[in-house]
This record gives sequence, structure tokens and C-alpha cells, in this order.
Amino acid sequence: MSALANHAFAKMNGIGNEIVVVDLRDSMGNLAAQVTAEDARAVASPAGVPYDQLMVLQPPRLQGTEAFIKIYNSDGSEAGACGNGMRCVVRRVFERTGQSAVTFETRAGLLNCWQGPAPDLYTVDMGAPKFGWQDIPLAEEFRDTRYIELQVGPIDNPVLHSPSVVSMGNPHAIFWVDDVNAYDLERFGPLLENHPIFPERANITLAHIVDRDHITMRTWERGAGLTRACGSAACATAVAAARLKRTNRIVEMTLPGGKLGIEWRERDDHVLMTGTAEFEYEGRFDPALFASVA
Ligand SMILES: N[C@H](CCC[C@H](N)C(=O)O)C(=O)O
Repeated sequence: MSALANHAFAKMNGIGNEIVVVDLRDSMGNLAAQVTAEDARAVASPAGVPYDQLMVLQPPRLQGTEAFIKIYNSDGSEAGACGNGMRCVVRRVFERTGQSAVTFETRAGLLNCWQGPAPDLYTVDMGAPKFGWQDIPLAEEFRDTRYIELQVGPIDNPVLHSPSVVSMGNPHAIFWVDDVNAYDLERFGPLLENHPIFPERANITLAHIVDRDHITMRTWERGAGLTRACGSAACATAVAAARLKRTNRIVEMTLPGGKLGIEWRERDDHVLMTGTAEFEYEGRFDPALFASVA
């Protein structure tokens, strides 16, 4: 039987990015309590709790961390980072423990998180970006990842081309455009997400640089499709724009679901993401959801 059967969950969102938070730390006795890809897909089914990402808190593995967090996309794939999901986890933990600062561990490393700068805002240190072609990863060498050779559409008149690529612990490709709504991202997104240049697939963002302090963007997410917001993509896009010297290192990101503040900190290259996290409701997973899961 799935570790999630009858287990409590919280449905939240991070500026419209649909998040489900599950705290498996209470099943310490059953350390084998693992969430499988099938479990994650069952939860995302229409009979379940449709989401973009499922954030699963497991017992901490390192001294000084609150939990190890596993991140699942709605297609059951695991991700190394989820900015909007992290803010939802942070809110949930702070409301239950009264803390105002905490460190979590994910596959991508340690994430320091705190409340602020305003009472309804949460800041997550998403760590340092990576730019090396093997870090993204890409299937072949590109020495300058500020623009790589990738395009969709007619070879002599491509619709989208020359993206920047960045890893925030998950792979991102950012196409620079004049109008993020002028492209059929539901058509181009999956083509690019699954392009062979991305051996681990990629999150695909269209971004328009409004001025040195503002960027608008829209993302087709790896493993989740078109979402109203993607926090790690906002981090990747802000860093890629600053790397091109087209924006400052502190920018406001406007996504379909809302705004995020991003700072690419000078002293240690870490990316700080600030935004809200909304609680919607809580419940327990119906065991019938997992009946077909082995
Ligand atoms: N789809 C992403 C994970 C979730 C990212 C996004 N929801 C965020 O807020 O960072 C991936 O597979 O890398």
C-alpha cells in the first residue's frame, strides 16, 4: 500500500503554481516510506489533488536541517528544485513551529529560508546557478551558454532561437522575446522540453526584458506543462539576463500568476527568491487513489 494512503496533505500555491505539501516525517518509524512516481501520478489524477509539484518532507539527513525534501512533477518525474513549492513548505512549517528561519535539504543542496521582508513574504536562498554545459546538462559541448544553438520553426526564419541555459538544480532554457504572449508555448514547449539537446529534458521560458529592473516571463515546465508560475525559472531568467548585462542583479519578475523578487547576490553568487505562499485547504489522500499502484 502507498505511503500516502490516508496521509494528510496541504494544498497550497506559490503565485498560482499548484503545490501539494506532504509531511512524511511523522512516519519516521517507516523510513522506507517512499513516494513512488506512480503515487505522484495518482495524486495528480483528476480523482486526486491535481497539482504542478508535490513536495514531500522526509526526515532530515543532515544536522541542522529541518527535513529532506523530495520534489515530484505531476508526471511523476523528480526535480532538484522548486522555488514556489519551497515557499509553500516554509510557510507550512513556520505556521506549525513558530520558527522564522529554517534550512532544508533537497537533491540540489541546502536551502536557507526565512520569513520576510514583509509578514506575508518568504525568501528562499536557492543557491548558486550553474552555467557549464555539463551542469545544465546539455548533450553536447557549448562553450558559451549565454546563447546556444537551438531553434524551432523554419531554419531560415526560426520562431524561437538562441536561448540562454542555466541550472538552478534543475535545467532551464530561456528564450528572449518582445512579447511572451505572442508564442504558442503549449505547442513549442513540449518540443523544446523533450529536445535531444536536453538529456534530462528542460523547463522552457519565454522572457521579455522590460528594463534593467523588470522582466516578464511565461514558462512551460518540465514534467508539469504550462504553469502560472515557476520559481526556479524566475531565478534562472534573472541570472541569465544579468549575465548578458541586460539587467541589474536585483530584479522584479512578473509571471502570469504574480510577482517574485530575485537577487543574484554579489558576495556568494547565491540567488535569493522572495514571494508569497498561499494556503488553500488540507485533507487526507483517499486510499482508493492508490489501488492500482503496485
Ligand atoms: N518542473 C521543474 C520543477 C518545478 C519548478 C517550479 N515549479 C518552481 O517553482 O521552481 C523541473 O522539473 O525542473
